[in-house]
Amino acid sequence: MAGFAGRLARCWYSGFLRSPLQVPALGLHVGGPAMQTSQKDFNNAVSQLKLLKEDPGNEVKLKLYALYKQATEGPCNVPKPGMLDFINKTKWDAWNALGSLSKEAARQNYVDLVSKLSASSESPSPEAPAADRKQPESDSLVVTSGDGITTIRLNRPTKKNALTTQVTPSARESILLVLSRLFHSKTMYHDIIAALQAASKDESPITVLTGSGDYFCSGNDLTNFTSLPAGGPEEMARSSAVLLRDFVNCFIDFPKPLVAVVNGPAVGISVTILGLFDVVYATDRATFHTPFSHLGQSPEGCSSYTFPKIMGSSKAAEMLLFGKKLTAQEACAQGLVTEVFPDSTFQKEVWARLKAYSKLPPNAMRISKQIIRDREKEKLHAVNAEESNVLRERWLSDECMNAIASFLSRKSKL
Ligand SMILES: CCCC/C=C/CC(=O)SCCNC(=O)CCNC(=O)[C@H](O)C(C)(C)COP(=O)(O)OP(=O)(O)OC[C@H]1O[C@@H](n2cnc3c(N)ncnc32)[C@H](O)[C@@H]1OP(=O)(O)O
Repeated sequence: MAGFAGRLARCWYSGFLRSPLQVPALGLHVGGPAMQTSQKDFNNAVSQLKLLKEDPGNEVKLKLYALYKQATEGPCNVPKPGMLDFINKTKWDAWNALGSLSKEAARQNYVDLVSKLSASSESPSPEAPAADRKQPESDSLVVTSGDGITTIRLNRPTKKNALTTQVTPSARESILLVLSRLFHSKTMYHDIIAALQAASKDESPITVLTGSGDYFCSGNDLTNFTSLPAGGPEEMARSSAVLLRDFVNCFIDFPKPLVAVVNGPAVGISVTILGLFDVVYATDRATFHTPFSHLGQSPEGCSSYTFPKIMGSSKAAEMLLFGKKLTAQEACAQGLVTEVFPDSTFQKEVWARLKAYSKLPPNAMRISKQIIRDREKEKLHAVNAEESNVLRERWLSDECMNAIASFLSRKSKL
């Protein structure tokens, strides 16, 4: 008993000792507190900038651009653009003007400038976890960490959080946002992949996917199919299939508890991936449907395998073949949803519960997830690859092209 108590005490103390200087093998940072704070402040400032309500004006934007480049890349190290390349030359001049200013000083100046500008930044909703860390992402995806939860929030409410494969300008787009996107990935799919990869290594025990506004997500943005790459429809289908496979793989491989907070209706791929989540909480306003046949498409997100397993083959067929829309209660009865909450108390109840769960020992939760999920992974990867290949063909079919053309010409709502 004494030996056990001693071991317990040693673990307890080593846990404490680890926190000030964290261990690189665990994907965490090393270095003194001043260094950590400065980088963290810089990352926060980069995120905070996107929440500014007022356009700070071109002069300030240029200064921010120059400081960002200096802080991340050091002194200007690229050739001067030609006289006619006016915008890039102006940016180059601003960066070059910082001379040999150190990265640390540039970071500090950047943080100071953003904190002066951010008086009017948005405040988070009271129920959501306190955001003590916000990661760089596009305007359409907001990633925050706090209270032991990393929250990945789809943030295109005017388009029902449809998932883009293109950079789509938003209403409050500014040069500043365009510039900030130059440093980050291009599309919502890529941003979600990056956010999941970062979350898999961060300190939060729990990761959540949710949406802004009245929808959870309306699935793939059907306008993705309208801007063809140089290789034509074949190249569009090929690259979309690769993106789809990579996207779904991230959910299959995600190592920590992954929770969907379904704040409203869900369509298409936002429904199918739910079979790869550990827990799905839904408002009673949510609905779930996969109109693949209507779109001349076929199942993805491993749903051809997970749905029959979760709800039985005949219920799965009704959803996946006929596009039957389930209410939240029905989805819960079928096992796709864990629990349904009244819309009026949904946010409050769900976040309170998740905050409590996030205090459970993180390693125990990871290991339990591993035991539950690992034996299925190989199968899921094979299913994902097959579904992506089949869809590649489907996207080139007349059935699919006609259905998308019909949506885009507003003839049908799905
Ligand atoms: C590369 C990986 C590919 C993975 C493939 C995945 C397959 C799928 O996800 S299939 C599912 C695709 N999604 C749909 O078919 C949904 C299409 N949208 C609708 O049927 C309706 O918009 C709605 C039922 C979701 C909402 O209808 P409601 O009347 O309430 O609102 P709207 O006025 O229609 O929508 C507002 C606004 O948002 C635009 N929008 C909504 N969903 C999408 C979407 N999926 N793609 C593109 N745009 C969408 C809609 O057009 C409206 O835009 P405007 O205000 O500009 O008209």
